[in-house]
Amino acid sequence: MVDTAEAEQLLRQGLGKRMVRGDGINRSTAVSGDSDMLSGGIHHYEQITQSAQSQRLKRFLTTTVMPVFLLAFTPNLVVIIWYTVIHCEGSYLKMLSVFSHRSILSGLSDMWSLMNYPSPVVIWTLVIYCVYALAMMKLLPGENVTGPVTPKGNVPVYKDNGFIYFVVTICLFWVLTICLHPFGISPSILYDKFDEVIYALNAFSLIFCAFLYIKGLLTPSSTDSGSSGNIIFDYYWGMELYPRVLGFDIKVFTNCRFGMMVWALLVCIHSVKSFELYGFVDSMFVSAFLQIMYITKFFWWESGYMRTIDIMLDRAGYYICWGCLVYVPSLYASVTFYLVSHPIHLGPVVTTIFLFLGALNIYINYAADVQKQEVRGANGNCLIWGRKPEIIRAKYQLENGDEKESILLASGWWGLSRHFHYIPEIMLAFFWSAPALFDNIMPYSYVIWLFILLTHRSYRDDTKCNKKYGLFWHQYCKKVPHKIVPYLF
Ligand SMILES: NC(=O)C1=CN([C@@H]2O[C@H](COP(=O)(O)OP(=O)(O)OC[C@H]3O[C@@H](n4cnc5c(N)ncnc54)[C@H](OP(=O)(O)O)[C@@H]3O)[C@@H](O)[C@H]2O)C=CC1
Ligand SMILES: CC(C)CCC[C@@H](C)[C@H]1CC[C@H]2C3=CC=C4C[C@@H](O)CC[C@]4(C)[C@H]3CC[C@]12C
Repeated sequence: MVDTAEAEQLLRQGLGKRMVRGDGINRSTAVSGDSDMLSGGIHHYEQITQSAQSQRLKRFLTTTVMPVFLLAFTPNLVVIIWYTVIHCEGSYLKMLSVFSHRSILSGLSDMWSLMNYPSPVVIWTLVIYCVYALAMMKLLPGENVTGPVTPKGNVPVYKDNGFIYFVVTICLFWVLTICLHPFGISPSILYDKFDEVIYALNAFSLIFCAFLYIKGLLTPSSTDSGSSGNIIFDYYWGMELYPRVLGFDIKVFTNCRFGMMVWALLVCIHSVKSFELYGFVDSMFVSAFLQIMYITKFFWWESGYMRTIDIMLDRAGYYICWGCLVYVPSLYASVTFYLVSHPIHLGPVVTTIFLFLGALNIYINYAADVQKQEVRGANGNCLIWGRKPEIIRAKYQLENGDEKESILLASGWWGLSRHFHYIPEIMLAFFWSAPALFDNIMPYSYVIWLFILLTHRSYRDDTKCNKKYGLFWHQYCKKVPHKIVPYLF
């Protein structure tokens, strides 16, 4: 076990106090600012004013400019993805030619004009799926599990029935597909009408996020809620951490039962479409198999997901809800969407290599997620890679002042770097995209997105843990100095 004496000594000296209270970065800037002022000097005063100004600017950028940009851009982004695959043979270069000699707005409006309004079959399919998913959340058996204590001291409770839901839904999908085949009914209609699906999901999600905003304002489900005072930011980021409507946990529905499950179903739908067009295609098989394996892993580990920053930190607003309802089905399933119109034959050797390397990376990513959970579950009394784990017993305070303790693992996967598991996460996505070979960048959109998201997330998580654990986090960072890539970053 890593000795915590150093951290406790610093805590006694008073240095740690502000860290544990959770305002490490801002407060320490202010404190050093105070002493600089005492030493006099207009120069220092100007520096402080400048720093306050730059803080205000940064705040304005992150709470207004960025949300406005994402709110305006991302609903178009999913249309761009669809348009590139369906109308530009999967080539971003061809797609970009739409914007030559005209404004961005008129280029985008051309793309939107090619989208059909949702037909009754698409609307009914989505409605029936949502009703089914909500009913299954209640009906399927599962133990009640608790999420982490929230900053306000609440302990959310979930019904852990994600895995059984996933298995039942996938089986139902294939049974229905086979049974309806003789009647000429195929789920591949949703591939043909994906423009309508995106349209419907975009429209529904934008209204749903407005509903969540009003609900958070008027009847929040718990004390973990509140307004930032900026309506744009509140809509984008959300008002509540754990909103519930009629007893349904909104984030479980949007992130898991919709986003992740619809991703899996779309991969199956793309496989059916590809089979209808060309029979068995090995590139589609590799990509679909690895994605389904990854999503199976996700549902197996769903209760662990309830302890990640999506759930602990991100409120239920546009970012998470629109993201899971629209962005995940559009971007995350985009590789198999692309492969439907690009049947590539890899041959048995490449197929085997991709399958093996993809599965290996899924395993490593899963092993790292589980390792952290196991050490905490066993209170440090377990073996990590055959040895006693190196742990830091990190104390932290809730907003109400209650003191808690948690374990930071500093060996095993978590001793290589602070987010080593992001490397296999990116690699596994690469191996399910690589079957599309290298003619176009489009099938690598998800890998590129993941690279950006996870790099940003490693900073976000560091900030979050620094605020939460203060010196204990510093101690961990000293022992494990790199964010993602050992010895490099
Ligand atoms: N495909 C995708 O779009 C994405 C996939 N992912 C995947 O989701 C999974 C979860 O990732 P993510 O949400 O980023 O969360 P992490 O698995 O990185 O967990 C972060 C949290 O774990 C705790 N923690 C951090 N370091 C340690 C440690 N050394 N020992 C014990 N606990 C620690 C902290 O929470 P606490 O407050 O509990 O201490 C921290 O906030 C990963 O497999 C990741 O690859 C993630 C993002 C996007
Ligand atoms: C507004 C948009 C541009 C951004 C939306 C982002 C979200 C859709 C995604 C942000 C984090 C993502 C996820 C985190 C962790 C996950 C666990 C992993 O095992 C499966 C995927 C996922 C649930 C993933 C899903 C999309 C995000 C919520």
